[in-house]
Amino acid sequence: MSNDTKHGGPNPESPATKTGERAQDPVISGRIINCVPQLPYRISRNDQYSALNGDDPSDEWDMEPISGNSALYSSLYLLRDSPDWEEHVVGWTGEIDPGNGFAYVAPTDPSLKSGDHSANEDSKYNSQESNEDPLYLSKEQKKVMALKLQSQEDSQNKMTVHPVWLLRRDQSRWRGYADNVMWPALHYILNPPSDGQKENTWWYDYVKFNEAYAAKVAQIYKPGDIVWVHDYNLMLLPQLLRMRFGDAVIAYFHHAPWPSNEYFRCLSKRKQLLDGVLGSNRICFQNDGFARHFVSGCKRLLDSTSTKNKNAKGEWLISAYGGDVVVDSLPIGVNTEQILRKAFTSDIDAKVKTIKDAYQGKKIIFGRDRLDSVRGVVQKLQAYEAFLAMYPEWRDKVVLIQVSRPTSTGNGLKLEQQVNELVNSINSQYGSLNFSPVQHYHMRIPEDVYYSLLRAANVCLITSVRDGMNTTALEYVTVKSKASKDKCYAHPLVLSEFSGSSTVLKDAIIVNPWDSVAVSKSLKRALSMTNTEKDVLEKKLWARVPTIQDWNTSFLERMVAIAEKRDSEDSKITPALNRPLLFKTYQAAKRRLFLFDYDGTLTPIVQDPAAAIPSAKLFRILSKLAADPNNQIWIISGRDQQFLSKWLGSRMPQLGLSAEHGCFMKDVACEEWVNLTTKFDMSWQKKVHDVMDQITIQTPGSFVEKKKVALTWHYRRADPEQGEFYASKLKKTLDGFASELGLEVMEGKANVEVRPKFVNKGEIVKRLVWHPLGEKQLYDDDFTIDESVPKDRLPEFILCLGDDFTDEDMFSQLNHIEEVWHKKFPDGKNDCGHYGFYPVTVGSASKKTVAKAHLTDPQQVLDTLGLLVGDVSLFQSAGTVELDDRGHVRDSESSMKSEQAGVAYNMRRTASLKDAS
Ligand SMILES: O=P(O)(O)OC[C@H]1O[C@H](O[C@H]2O[C@H](CO)[C@@H](O)[C@H](O)[C@H]2O)[C@H](O)[C@@H](O)[C@@H]1O
Ligand SMILES: [Mg+2]
Repeated sequence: MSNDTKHGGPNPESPATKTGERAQDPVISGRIINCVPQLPYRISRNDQYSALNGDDPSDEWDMEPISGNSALYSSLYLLRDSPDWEEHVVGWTGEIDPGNGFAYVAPTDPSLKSGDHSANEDSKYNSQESNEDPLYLSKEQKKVMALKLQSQEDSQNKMTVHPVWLLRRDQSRWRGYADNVMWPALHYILNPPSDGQKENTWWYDYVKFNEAYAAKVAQIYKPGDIVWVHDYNLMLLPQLLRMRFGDAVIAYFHHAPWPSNEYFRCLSKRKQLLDGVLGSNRICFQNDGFARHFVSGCKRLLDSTSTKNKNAKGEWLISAYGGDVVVDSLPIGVNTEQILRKAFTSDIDAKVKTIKDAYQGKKIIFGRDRLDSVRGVVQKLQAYEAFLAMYPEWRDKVVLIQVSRPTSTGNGLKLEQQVNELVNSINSQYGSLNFSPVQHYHMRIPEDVYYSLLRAANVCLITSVRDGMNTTALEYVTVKSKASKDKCYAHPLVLSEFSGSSTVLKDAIIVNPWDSVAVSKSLKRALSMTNTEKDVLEKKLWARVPTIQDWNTSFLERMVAIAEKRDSEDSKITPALNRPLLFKTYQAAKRRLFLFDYDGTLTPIVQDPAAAIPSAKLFRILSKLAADPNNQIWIISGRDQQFLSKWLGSRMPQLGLSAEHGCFMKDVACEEWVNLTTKFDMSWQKKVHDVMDQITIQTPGSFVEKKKVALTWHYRRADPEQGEFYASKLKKTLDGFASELGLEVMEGKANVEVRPKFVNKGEIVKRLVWHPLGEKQLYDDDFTIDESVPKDRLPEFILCLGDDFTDEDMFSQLNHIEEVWHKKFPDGKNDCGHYGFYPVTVGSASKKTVAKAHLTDPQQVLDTLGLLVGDVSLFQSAGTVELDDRGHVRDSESSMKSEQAGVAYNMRRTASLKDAS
């Protein structure tokens, strides 16, 4: 790992610096790390290969370019050839087809028949299930494959390819969550209800998939690199990287549509996904509408705030989790130069002629779509059927050539059947023995055939009901922009209003694919246009086709500007808590101190303060934590003693408690409460209460919570605007006399609180940290901090969690103590190079905090604590596991077993090859 600054956790080098503060690193290094969901090749083992015959090892693997995502891949190639950038591409290999050659090794050692790597299972390579078995590749084989991938992409080594290996059984598992859960939701499809078990398994794999990328990027990352993450398979990656590299410049581009929040919020992992992607500095969509949906989702699901950027049109700033994230849109383009070069060759001229000759006297309507439920192939056929019914004069004068590519998403078989039925119905109604008005090809077609069809077409018909950016539309307009002898110039495009490309190609003949009559009328219009009309239309459309060159340039220019602005403003980023590091420090430490706020940290905020009681899950986790004699747990809350005793102390006497923001303390395993404010004159209470009463009368729904010392005015149940208005009025009034009475007025979550200034949560933290862990607290009147406590009596691990303004006192106190320790105990750091301090804020957004890391909400708090006590799976959330090349947790039992099996497998294979020769 080149530069793991351990953001999201303690910073060993400079305790006083706020996490996110940059060292003297370059703002931009000139390197781009492009993370793509898959490298653009289908890799399969060549069955003819034989090492013993002296074949070149690289001949063992065939690599065939895959179709789809052409715009993304051409963006990568352009960057590769750019003199301004050094490009690194990180991508999964896709499912590697092991070929039959992996099957012929007979089991020689019966003891190897265990788990997912038995010799028996090896024999399955001959069977249809071959793709489901693990692929045991030796280090050498991986090296050869990596080199071949590299040379495939770039013989001059201008771009470096970093394959992500995930070779475990059933390699398609890595797409499970993205394909089966996310893809439908992003395309407005609701999955039927289920018990969630399958989804959970897919989710774990999704987390691991993202972790594998994070580990790969971490191996190559240098400060100043721009990390560019592509699409929804990798939504957790930005946050995983942010945990490791607080200062990294991370961009996420979402290639698919982003739905209305009404759909997105149906995902059970909606918060995790948003949290993951919000690790980016910039989140970019294909169009403004998608970006707007995203912003609205963040507001509703994460309570984030957003502002329109006045200087940049169509740009939002979302304040989420401590950093401002730019949200905007930039429609992807195509490589127009290359398309024109490839589509106008003598070979393609000949192919165009063949097609035109085959359909002489007929106009060609062309369509190419993936065969999934959102590309609208069914709608297209229905509209075409309506067209032939409505306009009999066109029946023998038109043909629809529809190419439907097979895909892994959507409901394949059923759709295929529906499409076939429609094709048959149209052809039997309107065709004859020697002519079928629909020519349907359910296949991938080679590039030259595709360009020939684009050129030969008289109309291109796109009826998708949802897509991000339809590059066929862009490619068609591009091809039609060039005049040639075969009259292929300027033929119209009929385009669905639901396609992302309709926001770019606004002058196309826009249709609603759900209205087949209207589509059929538009088809007629398109087919009947004069040359002049077509010319006018093409010119308008051609001017709007975004090029991939421009897309790359604009995207990166904006990223550089974002990076420079961040640098000049010295903006602070609060990264997500680095949970693997937390876990590691926790396990290594013997004296551990937990300092927990209560409301909004251990329990979610609710309308009624009395209803915010601890959950069974919280008790279970706290009990497990407390059962470890090395752990001491304190709840440091604004709540009063009565509440804390009733709900926590009486059930778990082993907890230390502090009430009313530091006014009271009750030591661990002790019943007696100590009042730290006895010497303070309490006559202020009446004055403050009177003022609060006045405001309560004016604010229906509000009320005063009177504790022993502190007073809290709550307005959560009032009208929000009215509540905020009177809260600020109240604060102003109270501030008028607070300091002369030695009081502090604090604005909390829908409340205004008052307490003596000399007590606060930070003072409690000071007492607890500067104290031999495990010894009783002293409560003498003139308490002073004893800084002579030897280091080996002080805590080695401190996790401090809080959600509110008042918790900042705890965080600053910890930051201060860490600074003192740096001077006092320079040799007292742990193996990770720090003192084990974790000041962590809980929640959102615009909040300015001195905490070093954040967790999103109480649920994530419990998941994190659950992780420490072994209650929560490592795979539940991102940021917890490191994987080996097969996708097993690194150094785990299954990883080691799998490695052994791999070695044994390769030995058997070599032996068998020798025997065979
Ligand atoms: O320091 P804490 O443990 O976080 O306590 C802060 C205050 O929390 C309570 O009020 C807040 O939580 C309520 C329940 O979710 C919510 O209804 C209210 O709007 C919040 O302000 C509590 O009532 C206060 O006494 C605490 O000071
Ligand atoms: Mg709180």
